[in-house]
Amino acid sequence: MRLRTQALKGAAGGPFDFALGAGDAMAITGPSGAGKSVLLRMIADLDPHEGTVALDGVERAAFTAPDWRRRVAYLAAEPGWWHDDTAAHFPDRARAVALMPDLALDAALLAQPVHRLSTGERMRLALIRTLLNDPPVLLLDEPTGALDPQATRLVEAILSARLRAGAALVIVTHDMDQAARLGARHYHLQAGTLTPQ
Ligand SMILES: Nc1ncnc2c1ncn2[C@@H]1O[C@H](COP(=O)(O)OP(=O)(O)OP(=O)(O)O)[C@@H](O)[C@H]1O
Repeated sequence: MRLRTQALKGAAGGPFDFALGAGDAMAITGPSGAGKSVLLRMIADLDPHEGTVALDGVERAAFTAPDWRRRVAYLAAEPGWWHDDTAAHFPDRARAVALMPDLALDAALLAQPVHRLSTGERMRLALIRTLLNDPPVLLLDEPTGALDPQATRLVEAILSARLRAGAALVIVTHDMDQAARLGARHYHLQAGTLTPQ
């Protein structure tokens, strides 16, 4: 599995040219408003852009949009919920429940309405939603931003396991040490340019 961007340009700046293989992780830091979220959304084809993104040499245009986003899965910093019924977001309830203990979540949370969940609970449940399709590429926007250090370590353990299983990861973070803990290449995005750190 190989994700490759070529001359990718848009509101986040660019051109961005990088490649990630199975097990590779890239961590992106940068000031607020630098375009980190937009860059992930360009890769997921959720924001307008020029240039190409390809998976195993097959360009995005050869996939349907839902197929691309199943493979190249984007988790927003503030994920959307389309029902107040939490469980309704998890058609495969058994698999969701199986992942919950690894994130210190009680299965009973699925019976709570979304508006009663804490920000950190919502974030971890949204991460589970993203992981359920086993996407080969994970684009995660500050997935631990709302979490305490213990929950952060649990998320990092899950992401490390996914990397060992062959996924590729692009993670936006404000935690400089997170890149090292994930064994990720660290890049800083500023003024439309990604600079290796
Ligand atoms: N589709 C778009 N076209 C043009 N500009 C956009 C678009 N989407 C977002 N922006 C602008 O691009 C800038 C970068 O936004 P972005 O959300 O990517 O920042 P960020 O680096 O993720 O910041 P933060 O760390 O605060 O989340 C913002 O000024 C935003 O208003």
